Amino acid sequence: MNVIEINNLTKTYGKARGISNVNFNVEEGEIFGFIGPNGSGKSTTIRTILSLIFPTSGSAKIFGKDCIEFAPEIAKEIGYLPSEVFYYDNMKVMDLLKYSASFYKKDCTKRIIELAEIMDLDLTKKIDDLSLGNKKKVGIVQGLLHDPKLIILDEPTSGLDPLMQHKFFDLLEEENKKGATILFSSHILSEVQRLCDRVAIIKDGKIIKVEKISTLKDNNFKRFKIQTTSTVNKDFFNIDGINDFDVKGDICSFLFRGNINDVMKKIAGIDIANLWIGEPDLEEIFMHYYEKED
Ligand SMILES: Nc1ncnc2c1ncn2[C@@H]1O[C@H](COP(=O)(O)OP(=O)(O)OP(=O)(O)O)[C@@H](O)[C@H]1O
Repeated sequence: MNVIEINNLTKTYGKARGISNVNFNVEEGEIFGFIGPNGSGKSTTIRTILSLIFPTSGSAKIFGKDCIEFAPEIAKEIGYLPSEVFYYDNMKVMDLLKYSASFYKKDCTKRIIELAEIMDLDLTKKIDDLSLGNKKKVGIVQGLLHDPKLIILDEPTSGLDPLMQHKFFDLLEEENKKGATILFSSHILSEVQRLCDRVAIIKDGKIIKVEKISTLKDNNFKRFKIQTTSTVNKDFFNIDGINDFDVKGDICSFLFRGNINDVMKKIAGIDIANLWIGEPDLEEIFMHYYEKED
C-alpha cells in the first residue's frame, strides 16, 4: 500500500518556479529519502502534501485520502519536523510539548519523557535559553510524541552534532521497525544512504530519478586513483564511462562506470607506482552522473 501518492504536483509562486509535475509514491513501512540541492523544491513538495500551501495543479494522497480534503484527519497521524522551527520563546520545553500533545487525543507524557531522555533534552529549560541544536531536538520530540504512522522530516539533522545525529537515526530506525513510514528530506546524500531504502532525487523542481539506494550503489561505479611514473593525460583514457578526470602531480583520478576490464587494460599499458580502486559515495555518483542525465 502507498502511504504517500503524489500525482503531477505543481506549485508556482507567482512567476517563480516551485515544483513542476512531481510524481512519486512512498510505500508503507519504507524509509524514503528525498534528496536535492538547496532550492530544488523539497520543502515546497512537503508543504504542499501537508496542505500548508496549496498546489497550482496536481494532487496528492496520504493514507489513500486526498491531502487537501482530509487534511485535519490526516494531520493526526503525521509527525512533521519542518526545516526551520519557530517557538514561543518564553515557554518551558515541557509546557510547549504538552501543548503540542493536547492536539492528539491521548496522553503523551510518558513518551515525551522517553524521547527527551534519548535525545538528551532538558525539559525544564525555557525555549529562549536553548541552543539551535537543542531547539531542533524539541522539534524532533514534538514530531514523534504521538507515535505517528507517517513521519515527515525536512532537513532534520541541521544543527545536530554527530553523536545526536546518530541517536536520532537509531530512534528513526526504531520507529520504522514499530511500523512508521518515514519521508526524509535532505541535501546530504551520505545520511540518506545510511538510512533509506529508496530515494527520489529532485533538481530544479523536477524529479529526475526514483531509485533503490542499493541499485544506485550497485551500478558498477568505481573511483580510480592512479600514481604514475610519467604524466598521463585524459586522452590516454579514451574509454566511455570516465568522468571527473583530474590530474594532480603524479596522481590521476577519475570516476568510472562500465566494464572494469577496459580500464585495467589501459592501466597495464603505463608504468604505475600505486593504484587505488574504491566505491564512490552517492554524493559523487549524483554529482557526476545523475545531474547530467537530467
Ligand atoms: N514563498 C516563496 N515565494 C517564492 N518562491 C519560493 C517560496 N518558497 C520557495 N520558493 C522557491 O521555490 C523553489 C523551491 O524552494 P524550496 O524551499 O522548496 O527548496 P528546497 O529544496 O526545500 O531547498 P532548501 O534545502 O534550501 O530548503 C526555490 O526556487 C525557491 O526560491
